[in-house]
Amino acid sequence: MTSTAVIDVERLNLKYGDFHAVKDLSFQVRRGEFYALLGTNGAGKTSTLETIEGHRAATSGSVRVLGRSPMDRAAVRPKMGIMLQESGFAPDLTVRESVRLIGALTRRQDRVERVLSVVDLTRKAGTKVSQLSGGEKRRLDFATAVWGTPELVFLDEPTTGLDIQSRDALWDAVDKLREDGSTIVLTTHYLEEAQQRADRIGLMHRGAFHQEGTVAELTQTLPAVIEFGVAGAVPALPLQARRSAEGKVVIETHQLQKDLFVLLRWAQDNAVELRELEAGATSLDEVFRAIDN
Ligand SMILES: Nc1ncnc2c1ncn2[C@@H]1O[C@H](COP(=O)(O)OP(=O)(O)OP(=O)(O)O)[C@@H](O)[C@H]1O
Repeated sequence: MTSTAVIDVERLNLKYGDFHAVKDLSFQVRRGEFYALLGTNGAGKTSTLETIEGHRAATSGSVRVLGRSPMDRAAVRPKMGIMLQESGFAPDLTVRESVRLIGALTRRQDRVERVLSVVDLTRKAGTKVSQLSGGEKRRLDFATAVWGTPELVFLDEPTTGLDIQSRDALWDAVDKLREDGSTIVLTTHYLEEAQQRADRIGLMHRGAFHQEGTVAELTQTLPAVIEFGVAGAVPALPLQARRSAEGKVVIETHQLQKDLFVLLRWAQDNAVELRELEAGATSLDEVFRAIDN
């Protein structure tokens, strides 16, 4: 393991009876990195993360977290903040009591009022968990990742059910965790969130990596896209194009800058207005769509 690896997975295999859910998976997450573990349904993300978090034993292979076995819970667990999809706080506890409980369980030091403020639940501090809205419950789940600024933070679908203000606030808080040195592991089906923030992405399919790398490395395997709308008839385009389902003109290219220049000159020469012009690397959505099921 390199000295900066916070998570080191070597040839991990997980089997459920005869079913081979994770196959010889190897990857590392470096200190301070934002790593997104993404994948198709049933790819093995949850199984892999549960092993790293110490909830599940590997069938074979080695997993090291912060230099130790994840089964060494007394040493490793206090350094990890895990925001599950459903934390299952007791419905009869108040928000303040729940946050205090997080503190007692993690044994990290922090202040209840600070964490309530970060997850924007100060005004709900005296409210029972059973009376929180879905988004408020999700923000309370997020408190488990914030309390005591853990060295390693796992975020499992963190923004599900959050409105745009709460999502922005959550990502601001994650940025703050990173500034304070936390390593972040995200899993989500909202690919745009990973595309905007992840340093590296592990893209799983059927128990193994389909691809692993930076967003640029993943997206550069597919052509870049130029897209625009036009009103009425247009002169013949100097580039190969197709129409999208919404009637927009779509040009796929491996030489974005050159073809964009050709297009803009053509539009200028022919007095064509390019409406809602967009040009750039393809999205992670397309990388996913290209996976052969
Ligand atoms: N306890 C279990 N017993 C048998 N098979 C299981 C068990 N848990 C998971 N699996 C299977 O292992 C595979 C991987 O499941 P896992 O939950 O790790 O996938 P995932 O990538 O998290 O999927 P999703 O995106 O759909 O949540 C799936 O085919 C699933 O049906």
